[in-house]
Amino acid sequence: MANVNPDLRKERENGTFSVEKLTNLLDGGKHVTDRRRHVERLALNEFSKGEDYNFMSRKERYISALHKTERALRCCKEYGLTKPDEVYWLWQLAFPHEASPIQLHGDMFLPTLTRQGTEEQVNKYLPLAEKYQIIGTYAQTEMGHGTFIRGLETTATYDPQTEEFILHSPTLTSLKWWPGGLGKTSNYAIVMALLYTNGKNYGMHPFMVQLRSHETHEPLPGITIGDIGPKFGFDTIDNGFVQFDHFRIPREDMLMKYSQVLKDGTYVKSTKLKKSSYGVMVLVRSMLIYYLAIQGLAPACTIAIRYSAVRRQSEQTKSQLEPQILDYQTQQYKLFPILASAYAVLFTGVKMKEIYYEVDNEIQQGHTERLPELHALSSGLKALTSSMASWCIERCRLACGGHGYSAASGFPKIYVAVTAACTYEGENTVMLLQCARYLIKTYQGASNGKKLSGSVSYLSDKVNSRSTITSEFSLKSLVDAFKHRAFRFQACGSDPEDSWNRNSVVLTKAAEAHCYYYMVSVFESVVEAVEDDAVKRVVGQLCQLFALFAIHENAGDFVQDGFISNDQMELVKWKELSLLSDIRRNAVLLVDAFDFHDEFIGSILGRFDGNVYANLFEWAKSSPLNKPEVQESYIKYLQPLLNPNKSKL
Ligand SMILES: CCCCCCCC/C=C\CCC/C=C/C(=O)SCCNC(=O)CCNC(=O)[C@H](O)C(C)(C)COP(=O)(O)OP(=O)(O)OC[C@H]1O[C@@H](n2cnc3c(N)ncnc32)[C@H](O)[C@@H]1OP(=O)(O)O
Ligand SMILES: Cc1cc2nc3c(=O)[nH]c(=O)nc-3n(C[C@H](O)[C@H](O)[C@H](O)COP(=O)(O)OP(=O)(O)OC[C@H]3O[C@@H](n4cnc5c(N)ncnc54)[C@H](O)[C@@H]3O)c2cc1C
Repeated sequence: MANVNPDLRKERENGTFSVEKLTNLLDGGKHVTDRRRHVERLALNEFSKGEDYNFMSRKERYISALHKTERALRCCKEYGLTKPDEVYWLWQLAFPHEASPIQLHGDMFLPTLTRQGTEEQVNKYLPLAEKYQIIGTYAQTEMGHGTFIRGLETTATYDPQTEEFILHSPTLTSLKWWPGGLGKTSNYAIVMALLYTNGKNYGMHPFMVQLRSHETHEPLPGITIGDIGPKFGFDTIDNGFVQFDHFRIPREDMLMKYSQVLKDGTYVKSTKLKKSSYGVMVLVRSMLIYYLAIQGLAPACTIAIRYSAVRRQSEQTKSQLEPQILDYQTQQYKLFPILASAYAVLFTGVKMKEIYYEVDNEIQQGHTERLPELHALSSGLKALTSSMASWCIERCRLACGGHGYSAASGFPKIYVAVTAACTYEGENTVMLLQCARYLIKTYQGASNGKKLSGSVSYLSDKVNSRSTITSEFSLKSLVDAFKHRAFRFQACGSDPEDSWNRNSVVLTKAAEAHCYYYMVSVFESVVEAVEDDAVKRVVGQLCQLFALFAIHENAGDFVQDGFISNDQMELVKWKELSLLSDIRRNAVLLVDAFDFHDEFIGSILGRFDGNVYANLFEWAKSSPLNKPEVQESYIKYLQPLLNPNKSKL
């Protein structure tokens, strides 16, 4: 590539492995890389030019996103992109670190319809939804309740006289609040409401509800609807509110795959599937983990590491060139564990998607045995990885000094999009407690001799009482360390005598320990499967660093019961720091392997060519505030101060 910053060029000439081979590994094979690049070329043709998001108002961002949505849908149709991965590749270049106003249509509305609707209901609504004559959202959260689903207040009362459900918002706190695309975009929603029939409350059930006229898009009578206003981020999504005033829908519009209300109002439960109406949340939580890597951790560390290779600052040796800040050990300690985390979360996300589809297929065949474990694992990993991603993106920003604070860095847009995942789809603390609840039950089962499988099989294993960590730092010995910690937390966190709340801080840590063990195990198995020696070595170093950084940061957990001795902990710290210099040589190549386009990263600091300063200056000059040279506000507000005499003339 012409005119690449010389420092970056040197980094790329000095690596020890094939970037292309690592990209193929991250994609899941060369054929996937080739296909992805093909789709991305199509997307760049359509979306690489356009107004700078940073210089738009919120309303402009929403309108621009609607326009891009229409173009993206047209592109997918024109190019025959139907596979979820292919649509995702195009979509993420159309909406870099944004989301379309119709995001919930595909992410939650359609999956809920196809999984909770009867065959007739799917046949009726799916064709319309696939043609976008229906654009739907998923309306569950209310102003007064998001976490505690059983506390939701919206009611759906069956009227056998008219064979209709009456949807009603009985209180101010019962207004549906937050659903994405609800404010101005969607004309339908799947509304989660308390089902009342024959005077009895049967709990939360899903209802297909038309919100707006097909002809005019006006809200239907009995519906008050709108946008909830500016948020921390996600400006392009009109998260909205809706208030129902005795709004009637036909009986046939309760999604009745798992439970039915007959014409006479009789309630029939036709499934042993526990929490069947909670299913779509498991889907999104399971899919989120990969998204947090690819949309959060990986772009953030790409920006910070590339910038750290071109940024020269301060003086290490008299009369020498100012060093690349990437050569400071402190900068490496800030960034390389994050690079390792990006790989760890990506590999875990790939694994989580595989498990989800396995269990989902089993459930469709009526086998629900693995659902509790899937719910627990997806809840815990969603919480751990979204918290990790939030923390890491902020640390990457801080590592880039003043320019890291500029919108030109790309960090603000990445951060506000990713950090929302700590809250939506289940607030993280609550998700960790859900995971812990499952772990306690399975640990108690294991203590009674039950043989466990899957991600909790270790709870019925015998665990070492002393670490086998040596100066070799084998990945197996590191996995064993996390296995021991997780086991110990489950054992001590499960005292049935203690009240749940008094134990809940420890329980959240037990859930995190379980998820960390899972992530290190997945990372180790990926490394073991790598065939190319050079790639295996460098990815193995990242796995070691991911584990050692976590051991060092949580040293107390590992030395408290003597599992890791003080001498071994000294070895851990030594190895962690020596890995920083081992990884230094390949750092830029390890982020190049993510194979991001500059248009996706959206960062002047993280450009592939490393030409930061010239492009930063051009970007600043293009800011609307710089035109005209003297703003009208000068005349009104500054001149009276600066030139009081002149302003009186
Ligand atoms: C797909 C691509 C993703 C990419 C994304 C890109 C960008 C995205 C941009 C925007 C998207 C944002 C969209 C956001 C949408 C939302 O936020 S939708 C609303 C989400 N809300 C929640 O998650 C609510 C969280 N609360 C709960 O889930 C529940 O209240 C609860 C905490 C689980 C408690 O429920 P409840 O009180 O009913 O249950 P308990 O009585 O405590 O019993 C718990 C038992 O139930 C089992 N359980 C719980 N949940 C589930 C489940 N989902 N599936 C299966 N089983 C479940 C649990 O294991 C307990 O079982 P036990 O009794 O045997 O122990
Ligand atoms: C960007 C964004 C998009 C969203 N999109 C949608 C959508 O499309 N559809 C939809 O239905 N919803 C959506 N939501 C809402 C989201 O699902 C809820 O905000 C989320 O479930 C958290 O619930 P809450 O807001 O009631 O928080 P709360 O539960 O009130 O959390 C507040 C605090 O209370 C604590 N807390 C609550 N319960 C417990 C407990 N049992 N134990 C310990 N601590 C507890 C929490 O840990 C947290 O610290 C969205 C939210 C955001 C931010």
